[in-house]
Amino acid sequence: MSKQQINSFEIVQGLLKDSVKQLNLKPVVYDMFKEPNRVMTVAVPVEMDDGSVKVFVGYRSQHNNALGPYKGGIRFHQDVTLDEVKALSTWMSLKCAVVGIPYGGAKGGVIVDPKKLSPTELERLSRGYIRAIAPMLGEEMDIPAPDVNTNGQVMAWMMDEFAKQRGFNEFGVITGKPMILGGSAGRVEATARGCVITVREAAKALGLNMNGANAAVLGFGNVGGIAARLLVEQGVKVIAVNDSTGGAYNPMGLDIALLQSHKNKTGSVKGCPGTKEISSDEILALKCDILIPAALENQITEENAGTIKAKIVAEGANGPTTPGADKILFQNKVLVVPDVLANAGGVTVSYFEWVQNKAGYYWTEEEVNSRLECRMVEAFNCVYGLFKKRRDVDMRGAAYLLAVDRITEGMRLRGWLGHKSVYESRVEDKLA
Ligand SMILES: NC(=O)C1=CN([C@@H]2O[C@H](COP(=O)(O)OP(=O)(O)OC[C@H]3O[C@@H](n4cnc5c(N)ncnc54)[C@H](OP(=O)(O)O)[C@@H]3O)[C@@H](O)[C@H]2O)C=CC1
Ligand SMILES: O=C(O)CCC(=O)C(=O)O
Repeated sequence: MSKQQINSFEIVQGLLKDSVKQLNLKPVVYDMFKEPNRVMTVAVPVEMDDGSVKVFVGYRSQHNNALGPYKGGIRFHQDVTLDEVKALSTWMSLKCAVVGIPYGGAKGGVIVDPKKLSPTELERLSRGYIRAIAPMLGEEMDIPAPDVNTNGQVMAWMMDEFAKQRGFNEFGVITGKPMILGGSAGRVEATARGCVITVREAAKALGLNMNGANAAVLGFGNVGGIAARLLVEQGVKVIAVNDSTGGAYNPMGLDIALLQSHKNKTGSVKGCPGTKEISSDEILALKCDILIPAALENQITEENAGTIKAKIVAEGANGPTTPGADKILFQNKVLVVPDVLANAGGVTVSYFEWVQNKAGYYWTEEEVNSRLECRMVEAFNCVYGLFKKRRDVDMRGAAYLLAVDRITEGMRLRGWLGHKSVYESRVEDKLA
């Protein structure tokens, strides 16, 4: 099956079905999880610089809000589909529950290759999309943030457009903003920082010394590029990275600052001085201790999982591993830190940003990072503890059990699941 044919939404539905069964929950619980609560499709007309008008299709999927307002990023990419956005919103519900922050899950996406837009066209698209989905948004309703190909500048335009609609500033409606507009210290690095914290905890659990370990990273954007830098700061030798145009390899260790400046200049990590070209499949098969997939979905499949030699795979990306690949990695004793845990640092600091916006009081970067550290370590220990305790699930299965258990308890207490009991006992009670 080609990567394009793999349907991430069907994958997450299958995993949820398994979790509901393993928890002995009534089928109505799966019925609540399997489809998002609400999905909006929008057509966004954008005047291009040459005076023509192009209509872009976008989505916002709100999966579940039992535990708090919907929360999740906005992706601009040519391969966005409705099912992809629905899957990403489902993962957001699970992720927020795994790290114990009071949010539900949402995600947005627009079918566009933003590299083909001028800055003014990108601004008009960002504003048009947010106007189109504005009825769904609000700091107590649904709070977007950055994802693939969106950043602080895009969030600033969106926040401004929303303020124009409402007639006043509502900074907490969007996170990942530039700091001068109510953004949080540490948000830009947060996803990568959280991911590297989980790598460090996983290494501790396996008795692997980070200092001197080798790593490879797929994707060199917000998550991958910063994760590579933070790994090096921990004494890890990053030997290979790639982006959508190709890869760069140096068995002696890459100079991440040089790679970043080469990418800023040329748009690619490929061809950076002191590196050899390498394909994505070759990176996966490298002899290394740590692998961080930090690009798009379905990078690790049944076809290539068997070639992976890393001891730890920490999913910076959402949905990089298919269920077939998961089985192979489990058999080969690779410790997979699943996306809903490994990349939860981003939404965690988004939550801190929202809290700071509501309080109108801003924390230092040290405060943000130390709170992030606590949350990530606690969540890792919780998932790893459950994984070790139960013998029937891998780390992803353990994270899903924990998240499904927490969201189900929220839905039950709110009365969404009726008055009959939906379960025998809670996972969390058994963990205590
Ligand atoms: N930003 C965040 O806070 C969070 C992001 N994530 C997830 O992390 C992943 C990466 O997001 P983020 O870093 O923000 O996005 P960015 O847009 O900043 O970076 C994405 C990177 O992936 C690269 N890429 C795209 N396609 C491929 C490919 N086929 N092979 C190799 N590399 C590829 C891009 O290449 P190029 O540079 O050439 O375009 C880019 O370097 C996504 O799965 C996202 O959902 C998860 C949690 C939070
Ligand atoms: O920061 C956020 O609110 C969400 C980030 C995101 O989209 C994700 O975690 O996948």
